[in-house]
Amino acid sequence: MTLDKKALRAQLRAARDAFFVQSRPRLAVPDLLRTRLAPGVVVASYLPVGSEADPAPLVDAARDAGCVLALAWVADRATPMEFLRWDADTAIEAGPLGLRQPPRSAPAVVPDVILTPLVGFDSKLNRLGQGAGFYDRAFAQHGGAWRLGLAWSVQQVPELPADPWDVPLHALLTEQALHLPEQR
Ligand SMILES: Nc1nc2c(c(=O)[nH]1)N(C=O)[C@@H](CNc1ccc(C(=O)N[C@@H](CCC(=O)O)C(=O)O)cc1)CN2
Ligand SMILES: Nc1ncnc2c1ncn2[C@@H]1O[C@H](COP(=O)(O)OP(=O)(O)OP(=O)(O)O)[C@@H](O)[C@H]1O
Repeated sequence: MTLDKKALRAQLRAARDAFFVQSRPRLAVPDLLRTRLAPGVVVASYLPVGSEADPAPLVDAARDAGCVLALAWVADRATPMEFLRWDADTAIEAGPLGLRQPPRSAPAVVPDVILTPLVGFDSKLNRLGQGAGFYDRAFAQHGGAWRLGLAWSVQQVPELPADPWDVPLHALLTEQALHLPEQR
């Protein structure tokens, strides 16, 4: 199972890199997200690394709607991730694992919407992440949040091996479509 996931990650990262370089894809803001954006709604995002889907258009829409913005913040592999407030004057710094994040002093917030990075997804909106379990744990902690995955279309696979702790996404956005979970 672990080996399967590891090999799949390598394959999907390579496909994502190639697609990103060739196509320069971009996400558009879906109506289903727009209906959730309102003053005071807390939208948690991430700063993309390499060829990851860039949430910037969605973040801009959230800011324009008066939402409170937050960014994922990681101390190390063992410590649960937090979402820290991200204002116009928040100085972004280099963090562990090649991440860019707010300073630790930024206040922690409880997200209403979690814009979620990922390595792979399937039609049931199971998600394959980077393997550290940060988002799985955050989803368990913030069960009330709306989980929107962001990816490029080449990151879709027929079926992901689901572990007991995996929490599926509510919706997934690519440069092509907004996916909702397929019933079964
Ligand atoms: N942009 C972004 N931010 C994010 C995530 C993400 O997937 N993307 N995360 C999602 O969970 C959390 C960070 N999780 C991570 C988990 C593992 C590794 C990791 O294993 N990195 C490799 C090095 C990768 C490289 O150099 O390109 C390593 O340390 O071996 C990185 C981030 C929070 N912030
Ligand atoms: N709710 C949870 N509480 C504690 N540990 C968890 C929880 N969910 C997942 N984990 C741990 O996280 C580890 C990584 O899980 P997995 O390989 O599914 O990560 P991932 O979804 O690919 O990564 P990420 O969420 O960081 O992007 C597992 O060893 C698992 O035990």
